Amino acid sequence: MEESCETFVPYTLLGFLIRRITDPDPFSSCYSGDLLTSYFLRDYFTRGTNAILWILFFSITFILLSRLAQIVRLWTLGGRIPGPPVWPLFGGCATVAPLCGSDRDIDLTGLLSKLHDNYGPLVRLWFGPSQLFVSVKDTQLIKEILVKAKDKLPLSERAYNLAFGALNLFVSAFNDKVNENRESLAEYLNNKSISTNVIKNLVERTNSLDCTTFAQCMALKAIGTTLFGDIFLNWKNMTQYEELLMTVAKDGFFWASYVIAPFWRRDYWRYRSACERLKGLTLEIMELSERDSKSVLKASCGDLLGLMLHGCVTTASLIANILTRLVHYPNLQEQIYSEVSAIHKGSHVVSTDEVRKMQFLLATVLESARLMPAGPFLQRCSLKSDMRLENGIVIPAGAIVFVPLHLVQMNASIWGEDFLEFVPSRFLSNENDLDEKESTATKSQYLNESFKVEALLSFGDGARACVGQSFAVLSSATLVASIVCNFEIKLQQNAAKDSGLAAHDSVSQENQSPRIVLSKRTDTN
Ligand code: HEM
Repeated sequence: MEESCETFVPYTLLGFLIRRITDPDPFSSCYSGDLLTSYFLRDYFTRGTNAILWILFFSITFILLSRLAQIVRLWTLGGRIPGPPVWPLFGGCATVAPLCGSDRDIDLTGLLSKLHDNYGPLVRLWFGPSQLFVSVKDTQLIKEILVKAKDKLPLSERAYNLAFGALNLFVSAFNDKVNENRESLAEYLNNKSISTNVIKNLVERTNSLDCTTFAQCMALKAIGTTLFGDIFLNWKNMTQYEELLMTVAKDGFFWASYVIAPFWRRDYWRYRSACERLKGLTLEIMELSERDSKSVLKASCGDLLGLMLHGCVTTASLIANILTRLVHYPNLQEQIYSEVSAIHKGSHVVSTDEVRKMQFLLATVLESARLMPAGPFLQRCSLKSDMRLENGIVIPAGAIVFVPLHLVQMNASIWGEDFLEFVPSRFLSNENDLDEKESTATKSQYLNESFKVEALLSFGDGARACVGQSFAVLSSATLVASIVCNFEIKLQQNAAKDSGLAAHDSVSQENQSPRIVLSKRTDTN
């Protein structure tokens, strides 16, 4: 029987080569040498392409099926968490708001408040087929979740990475290395107090200032000297550094929210160039500080930048908030002044050790943090494993847990009917019920070294709680004590009139950044 010409075409490249070597022209009846080569190559190419396409087909099908399985699992487990009857595909605030009797433009905190009223302390909300949000309002549940959920939203890590490169802090997935870095930073910060040079620098000021800008400048100097040493205060590039840091703080999350970097946008490149200049300046100050002092934090440029950014933004917001209260409530300012003058004697510079004894001042700082947290939510997730809660509810891996701070920190059942008012003494409230000995014990329980108060979550809690909490509270209190000790903080003459605010309009007043005047006290020692 005659063999078909096609059977002469070897099946693999190896077969082809072997045949060409052993028998240069075995099928001359069918093909000339060149035709055979081209036929073989075409055939080889077709088979190769088919094989690759099959592999791709199976891989993509496998990926899609496992993603689908994950989504179905998320829907099934998520569906068991109490929440509005909305299909995951059609989730989002706009769909859910009308179900709660609210308008579509309600903000997220307002919507969550309605949802918690309707569905209890743990509520789920779909923001897309694979985006499950779980909001928690009950303090016991929050505590349990913040201990169990050790990962953070990948977007925060992306924002830090885009701006500063790889970091060991603020990363999304929690691991031993992150824990180690947190512990060494905590140890460093616990042995640090705000530099007296920052305070000396401060008491030389007397001009009229915008409260937010002033607070930002103080926070920058406080954190800068803590991380880089006192050389930071005389650094010629400090102002430029501050401007760049604030640009990155303002725009970082926006640019990180793009899945593909928007390289076609000019303002994106402007942002990247600001990040590069900021990194360059950080390397410069790291070098200067290493030459100047041995006791600076040993960390990567990215980690130092991350700490500067987070520390400055949050501490500035806390200080601005306290100053705004003091300027609007002269009685509060006088009360703090009395406490400061009773404990502090001598120079213009109040020390951190003295501040530790100023219970009312520390309570004022905590009360400010309660009413105006630096951000509206705490966010956590468990990236790999489900979280099984003690009440039997399972929060599936990948779901994002939100703690709406306004709802917890302004909750009448926790803080009392005056929860909206600024009452620092609520942190010292047990004092009157107890005898002298117990009173001291209770005070130290409330205002202990780490300033931990159960339902005060402005600094987070659990495995990823703020490492700088004690440092931030003590530094802010020391700065405020030094200002109050040396100056009377007043609203600039025309500022109240210009803003058109009534004296009792406390909510609007507190949301404004007033222009303040520091007028030197005549009765200071
Ligand atoms: C008023 C000032 C501050 C506020 C309100 C604040 C608040 C927070 C919050 C809410 C978190 C997340 C906690 C959580 O998810 O449970 C956090 C994390 C963190 N904070 Fe602060 N913070 C402040 C100042 C500082 C300072 C001064 C430093 C250090 C210089 C610092 C270092 C950190 C670090 C390293 C983390 C990340 C921990 C991690 O991801 O594992 N913070 N902070």
